[in-house]
Amino acid sequence: MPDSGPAPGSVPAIDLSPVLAGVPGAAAEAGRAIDRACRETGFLTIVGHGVPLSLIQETRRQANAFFDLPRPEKARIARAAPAFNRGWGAVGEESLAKTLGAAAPPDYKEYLSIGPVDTSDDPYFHRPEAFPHFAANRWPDAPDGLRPAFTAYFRAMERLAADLMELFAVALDLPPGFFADKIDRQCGSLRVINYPAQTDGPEDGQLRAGAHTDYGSLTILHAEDRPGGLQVRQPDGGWIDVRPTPDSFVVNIGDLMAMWTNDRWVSTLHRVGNPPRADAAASRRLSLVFFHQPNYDALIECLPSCRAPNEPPRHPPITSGAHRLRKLNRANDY
Ligand SMILES: O=C(O)CCC(=O)C(=O)O
Ligand SMILES: [Fe+2]
Repeated sequence: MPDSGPAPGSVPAIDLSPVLAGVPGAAAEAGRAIDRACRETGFLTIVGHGVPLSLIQETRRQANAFFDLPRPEKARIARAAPAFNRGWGAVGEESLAKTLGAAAPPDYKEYLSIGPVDTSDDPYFHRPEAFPHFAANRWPDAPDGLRPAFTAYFRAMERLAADLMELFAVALDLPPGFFADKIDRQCGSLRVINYPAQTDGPEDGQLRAGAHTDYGSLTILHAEDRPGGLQVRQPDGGWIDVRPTPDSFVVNIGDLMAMWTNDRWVSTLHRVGNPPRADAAASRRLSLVFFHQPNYDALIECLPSCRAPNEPPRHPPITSGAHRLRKLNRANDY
């Protein structure tokens, strides 16, 4: 685990293996590194996270096989309504830049989204406020192996996110387990995104994904190092390229974590740029993006350890579910 800060313009890497192995002092050290990264850019990469590479590879293989299907096959599980974040979304349906009020053409990407895989008959998952956070998943008929792979990957992400939230509690001087009852019915989603090769050039101003911040508590991304990749905004206004390795995840915090910490931590703008024209034909890129979202009824209000006694909170309290609906609706233009 690096002790010094990241080089300017880079994203720090944190090895979680000593924490997961219970090495004394490892959680405190990781907490310090996380606090530093979250104050500076809100982005870090993690290795030693305990998610088997074979599960990641299988999930990616199944996803690629789905996106290779003819369009009418994919359209059988098309997303039913804009804010209904389940199923397939075609290229050109969503504009992430609009979540921040920017006028922008739609993103050059297609995706398949699922939500929680372990719901039950408990009324919590079925009452009106639960919608669309616990809307039923829409699974494709093919490929056969997609559902088991996505289900296992979703569970692995929920576990890893809970480990990270526990480290967030350490980083923020909160009691152990502080976040546990706020995320025990987390309603995040797994969005698997295919950025097709850009054989037809993008429109003016069109990106693979427009500049945006993420909505929830944290995002865990397994990306590919391809032309036209993830870029993170720097305080000086420039953009740095994040070059992921196959064994690492990129982790970034979303708006709710910034609001919860009274802006001690930053939810930073990022985007997915277009490949250079010369590389466009071979630039297909697949991302597995897990958006962790606290329980829909968790109230996000300034954490006690993030505010001096007389300092007013900078954000009015809001539930996790209400904040997310607002962002989803903007991304889809209503
Ligand atoms: O594909 C990526 O690298 C990032 C995608 C992203 O930021 C998002 O979908 O929120
Ligand atoms: Fe994002």
